[in-house]
Amino acid sequence: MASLSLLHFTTYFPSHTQTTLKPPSSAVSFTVRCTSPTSTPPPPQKHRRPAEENIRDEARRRPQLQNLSARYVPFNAPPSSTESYSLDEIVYRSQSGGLLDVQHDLTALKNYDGEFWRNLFDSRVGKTNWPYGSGVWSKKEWVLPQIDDDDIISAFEGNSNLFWAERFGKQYLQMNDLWVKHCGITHTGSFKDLGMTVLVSQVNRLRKLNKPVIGVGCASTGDTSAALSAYCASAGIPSIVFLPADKISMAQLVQPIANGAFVLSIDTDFDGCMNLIREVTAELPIYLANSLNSLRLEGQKTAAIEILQQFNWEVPDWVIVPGGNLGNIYAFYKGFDMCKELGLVDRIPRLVCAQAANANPLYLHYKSGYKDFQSLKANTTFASAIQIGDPVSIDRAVYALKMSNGIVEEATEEELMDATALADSTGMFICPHTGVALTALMKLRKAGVIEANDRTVVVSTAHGLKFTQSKIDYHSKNIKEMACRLANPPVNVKAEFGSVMDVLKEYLKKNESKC
Ligand SMILES: Cc1ncc(COP(=O)(O)O)c(C=O)c1O
Ligand SMILES: N[C@@H](CCOP(=O)(O)O)C(=O)O
Repeated sequence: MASLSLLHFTTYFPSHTQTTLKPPSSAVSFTVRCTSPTSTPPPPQKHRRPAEENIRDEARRRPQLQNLSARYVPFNAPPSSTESYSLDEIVYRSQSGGLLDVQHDLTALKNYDGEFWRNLFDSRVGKTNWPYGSGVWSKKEWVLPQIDDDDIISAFEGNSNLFWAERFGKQYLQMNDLWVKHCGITHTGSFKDLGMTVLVSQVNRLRKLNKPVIGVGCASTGDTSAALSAYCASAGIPSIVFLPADKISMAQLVQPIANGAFVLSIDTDFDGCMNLIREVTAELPIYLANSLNSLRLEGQKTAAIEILQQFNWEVPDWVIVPGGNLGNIYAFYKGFDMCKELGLVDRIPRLVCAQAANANPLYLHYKSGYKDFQSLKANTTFASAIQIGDPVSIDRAVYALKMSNGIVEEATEEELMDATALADSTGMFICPHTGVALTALMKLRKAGVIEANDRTVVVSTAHGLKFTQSKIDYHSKNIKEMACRLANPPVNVKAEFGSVMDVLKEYLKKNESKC
């Protein structure tokens, strides 16, 4: 059983915080020095790191929790299965061709109780300590416990805003406790950063171990490729991205180009690109960065832990996640489930996966009672990042939904664009995928499944600025067979006082009647 010393802990907690921790049952309990809000402020800290050191050097001197480990196992394997792989092996599939999962040594993690983990994670938020300034690596012991801090490639991703959607909730849904987890307000503008920091860090380690990894590759609808190319560029590792030609936004396309990736624009859809990258990574020393690789989900699951943390470890009733390749819905489940298993919370929220009706294989599968999954050819959707007909993580998604008493909903093009415009009109600036999730919320609210007082979190997966063309099309009423009923086009007016006054008076009169 791991033991902890006071010396060990003062390195984790700044001297001005007060936390009584309950360490492993065999260890002696202790109190870390602290200051209550009413006492005199602490003297300024005098032990700044030496000028010649940087935050990585500083981290090298910091002791770590010992004896924690993780490995790959077949996903949802029976307890009798003995198949497992070191995370230092290059393996994406189990012997039977199924998915893998990263399994943590829960017995070792359980040497520390829920209060210990809550306090440890809380103590790291909002600081610049390497690597804990990252929302992902502040949970390092639950992500990649064995990686050297020195091998980590991080942009201090995560710690994203959990936004109280006050006006949207009250005005349109009669809800008081509606929240939007803005995972897109991050380094490359989508939640993919959370997984990519983990994957690229592990690749960095593999290369130091002389494993045959010359580059890292992915198929992408635009966000995975943006994250991959940025983290690889930061590490000095070549990245290769397969993009479906003319199916991603300009903002997304320019990201890997600017970050120096080798960009292949391929005349197929995402599913076609995914098949190609799988074949290529089986032949060449290119490491696969899509979420088929379960390493990614270890980073993505930290968004779930972060939500609990932001609610002071109170569990929301519902979490709604837009789904495409379906890794993220499982990542959320896994994060919540680990928190329950390790005693940080006593239950998990119900999960909702939201799909575009034009790319809805999971929705159809759910409606069929999860009988015989059928992949399909995804149609064009404004939610272009989830235009996926053959999701690699279908088994993970079904598992997550079954274990969380979950629901699948869908949104038509008009519904998702209207929901996006409605949210934007309340001060947000969301991507169309978040519009899909909001549509699911609106439908479930209308059906009385989600109730007025339910604490509900909608996961916003990308920054709205990546999808401005769809907003321009909508607000210029430039979409075939769509009423664009919330369009708010600019008014062209002559550069003269009288004309400006005329349009303003008309505008104010209209708004007066709304007051
Ligand atoms: C913006 C955005 N939202 C949602 C998703 C769906 O996530 P997942 O593929 O993990 O289901 C993706 C990628 O697929 C995405 O890029
Ligand atoms: N939306 C994704 C699609 C690929 O998903 P992944 O999580 O398997 O990498 C993208 O942005 O490429």
